[in-house]
Amino acid sequence: MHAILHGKRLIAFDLDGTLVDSVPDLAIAVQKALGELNLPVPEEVQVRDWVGNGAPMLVERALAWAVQQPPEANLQARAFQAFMTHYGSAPNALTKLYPGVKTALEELYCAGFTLALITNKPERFIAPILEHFGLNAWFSHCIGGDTLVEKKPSPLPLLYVAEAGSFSPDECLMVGDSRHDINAGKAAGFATLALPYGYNHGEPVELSQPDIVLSSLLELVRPATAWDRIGLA
Ligand SMILES: O=C(O)COP(=O)(O)O
Ligand SMILES: [Mg+2]
Repeated sequence: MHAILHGKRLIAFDLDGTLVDSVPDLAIAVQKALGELNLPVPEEVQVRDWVGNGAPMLVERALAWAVQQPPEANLQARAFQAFMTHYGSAPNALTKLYPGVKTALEELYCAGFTLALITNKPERFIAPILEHFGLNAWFSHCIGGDTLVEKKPSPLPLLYVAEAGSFSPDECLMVGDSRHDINAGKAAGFATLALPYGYNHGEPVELSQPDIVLSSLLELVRPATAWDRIGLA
């Protein structure tokens, strides 16, 4: 186990860009929603930079790009409804687990850590994705962007799961791919671990100064030995 886990008992994981590469399916739902409204349709690479603050903001950013101004409430409501329908009908068509995720979650769970999922994604999509990948049994709490009154970067969802498990913040670690995860973790008093392969609005997540950056979740349970580091393993 990695040294950052010393003294920790609760590990809270982000979902999109941390456990699953979900942008291909998010992009298709955005493209279908805007296409139905006869608006320009963005590329997947653009959608990638709009993910992170939940589905309403994803749709708002897509509309602002498509109509070149802040969208009217009526257009936002129609596009949001269409996005939710399309994404809900195929949340796992192209979505993939990142390498090492399953092994890491299983080993952490078996080692006695309490695992929580804290995503800004709407709550209704969490179970279909976790069940599809066989991850649902490992999480004691799953919090979506619309579960509580505030979402990340607010510390509220993190403090909620800590309190629910009777953990103090210094016993907790937040693991995520974006500045919203790291900022929420710091505000909650959690240690913070960033993964650099996800979605962070096109910026390196290192800019948020997480306590540690690992290239894969596998490094959390199988830290490189000294021999690996000097290339002799
Ligand atoms: O839905 C989003 O915008 C991001 O979701 P995440 O918090 O799991 O990265
Ligand atoms: Mg994320």
